[in-house]
Amino acid sequence: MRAPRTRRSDPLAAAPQGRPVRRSRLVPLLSRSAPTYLCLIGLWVLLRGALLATGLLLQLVFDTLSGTGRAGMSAWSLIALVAAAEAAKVAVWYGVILSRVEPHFTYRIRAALQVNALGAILRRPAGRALDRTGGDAVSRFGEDTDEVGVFAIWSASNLARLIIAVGALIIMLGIDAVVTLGLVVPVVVMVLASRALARPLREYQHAGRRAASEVSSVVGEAVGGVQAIKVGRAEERFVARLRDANAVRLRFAIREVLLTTVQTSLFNGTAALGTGFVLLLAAASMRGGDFTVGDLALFVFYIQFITEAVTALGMFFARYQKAELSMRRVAELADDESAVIARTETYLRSEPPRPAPPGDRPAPLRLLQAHGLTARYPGTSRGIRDIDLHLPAGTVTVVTGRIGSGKSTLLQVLLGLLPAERGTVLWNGAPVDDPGTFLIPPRSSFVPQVPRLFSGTIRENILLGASSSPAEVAEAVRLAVLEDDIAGLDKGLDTVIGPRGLRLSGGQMQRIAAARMAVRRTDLMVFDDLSNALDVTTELRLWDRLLDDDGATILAVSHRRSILRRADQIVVLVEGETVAVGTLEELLEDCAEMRHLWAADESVPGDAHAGRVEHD
Ligand SMILES: Nc1ncnc2c1ncn2[C@@H]1O[C@H](COP(=O)(O)OP(=O)(O)OP(=O)(O)O)[C@@H](O)[C@H]1O
Repeated sequence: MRAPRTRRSDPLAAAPQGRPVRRSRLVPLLSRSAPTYLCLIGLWVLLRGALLATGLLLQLVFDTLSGTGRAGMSAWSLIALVAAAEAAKVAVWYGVILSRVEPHFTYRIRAALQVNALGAILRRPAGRALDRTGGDAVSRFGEDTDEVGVFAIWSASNLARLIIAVGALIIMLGIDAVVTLGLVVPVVVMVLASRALARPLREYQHAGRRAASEVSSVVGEAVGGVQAIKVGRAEERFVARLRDANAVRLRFAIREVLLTTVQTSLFNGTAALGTGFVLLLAAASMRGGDFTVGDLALFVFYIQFITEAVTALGMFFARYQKAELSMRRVAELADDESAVIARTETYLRSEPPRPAPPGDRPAPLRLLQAHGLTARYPGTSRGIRDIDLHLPAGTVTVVTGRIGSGKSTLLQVLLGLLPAERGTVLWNGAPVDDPGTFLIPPRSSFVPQVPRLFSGTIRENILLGASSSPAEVAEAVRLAVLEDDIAGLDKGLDTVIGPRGLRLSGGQMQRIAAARMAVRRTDLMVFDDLSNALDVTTELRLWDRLLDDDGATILAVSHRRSILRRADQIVVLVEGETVAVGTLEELLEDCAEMRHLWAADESVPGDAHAGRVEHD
């Protein structure tokens, strides 16, 4: 199959920072959950609609009490009805909306965004999985998805507020149009004023979010590099960076809070002014006898709907923009924003289904080939060009070259961990469409230069979910030359490593990664420069054991004589291109670069024509 092309540039990521968000991402997200969203709005409309009815009942109560009653019921019966309506409201509010529908809806939106964003990251070539700092990504996964989830329920509740306010206005207009207008005019003024404040508020929110990400990044770097900071005596520099980043965040946070407060005060003040107008105008109408005590009670009761709706309307723009901004930041985690808002099953109330058991073991490797592999790091001319590989099953191929000659890049492009610009990978003669998902266990495994271990026991780190037997784990430990280290630990394979456990040496980490590879019994084993962390003797023992293991096909980056001697073929790279391929004897005869590299590695004495080196 063809190696993947360079990934599509992300139109979102390319958008200049600080620009207002134009295309809505929230609307498609919410429309995917339309039934639940509409159901939530409907519940709120019902709930607040009951309050409208309560207002009408109050009107009847007061008209009955003041002797202008039209209800045909006693005041006490009406009061009992009001109390029943209130009780029903509280039951629906707490029993249905707050305890069930809202939490489920908000967490489902958050979980779907997180699952989709994580899936999009994991689908990228591994070497480019996350093109931002861990702290920044965590902030997007946490705060930004939270913002979107909260907006979904807040907006449903407040859209219902607006609908009910319209209903209240219609009822009030039917009673007295002039008094009602006393409320409406300040509302219009407020909406216009809120529009004027929206733009600067949006800019402060945007800048505030960026500043918060920067703070998270600095904290993340500091926490991840405590040792490097201490060794380099860089504490003050980091504290200064944190102080600067926090100062920027504080500046924008204060501006945002200030502007939001001004906006809220404006709404509240305007609403209070509207209340005053109602009272003044109602007094005049009451003198004329057109406006009853019950009408006044209804107006005073309904004022809350108008003021709440006015406040909600004003906040709506700000919160909508904030949530859109958060959606954009979550979408930036993926190459394709539609992947982030795709419908995804979330399992908030039940366990997810277990993954399907792996199918039959694929046909064993006979031949792995690569033709014309080419890749460049973005914005540079560095990388690899037109590299061919030919790896028959059961052979050892060593890629060697000077520092920076492209050895690691070649392995990563071959395995699909970095995207290729050009080139083809063939497994048993058949093209591989996506090496990143094909060259994995049980076909291929990889020990990178800097292995990644996780907090947990050594056994968990070796297995990483594989279901190998204890005997298979023990064999993997032996192949990886780890048995003496394990024997020296009280809890053996069950020793916890990581931040809360044992600190391992670089060599131990590398050998645990090698055991992780060995336990998977893959056809192809790929190693990126074990010499980085292993001493000569240990590396020699590891190669001996792996090569004694029948049938392994090995591709290794190395400059060590121990493995160069054992190689069936050596590929020599210079500046990202192959300059020679052959056995050690052939290359020492014909290739000046190989002679230079051989002379440079004097860690293992001996000559090129020696057979197996004796050791142990
Ligand atoms: N992420 C990156 N961005 C830009 N350039 C890079 C990146 N990674 C590597 N390079 C450059 O690409 C070239 C090949 O790097 P690569 O790591 O493949 O070399 P190498 O032969 O494996 O080196 P080493 O022996 O140090 O492991 C080098 O010039 C390196 O500086």
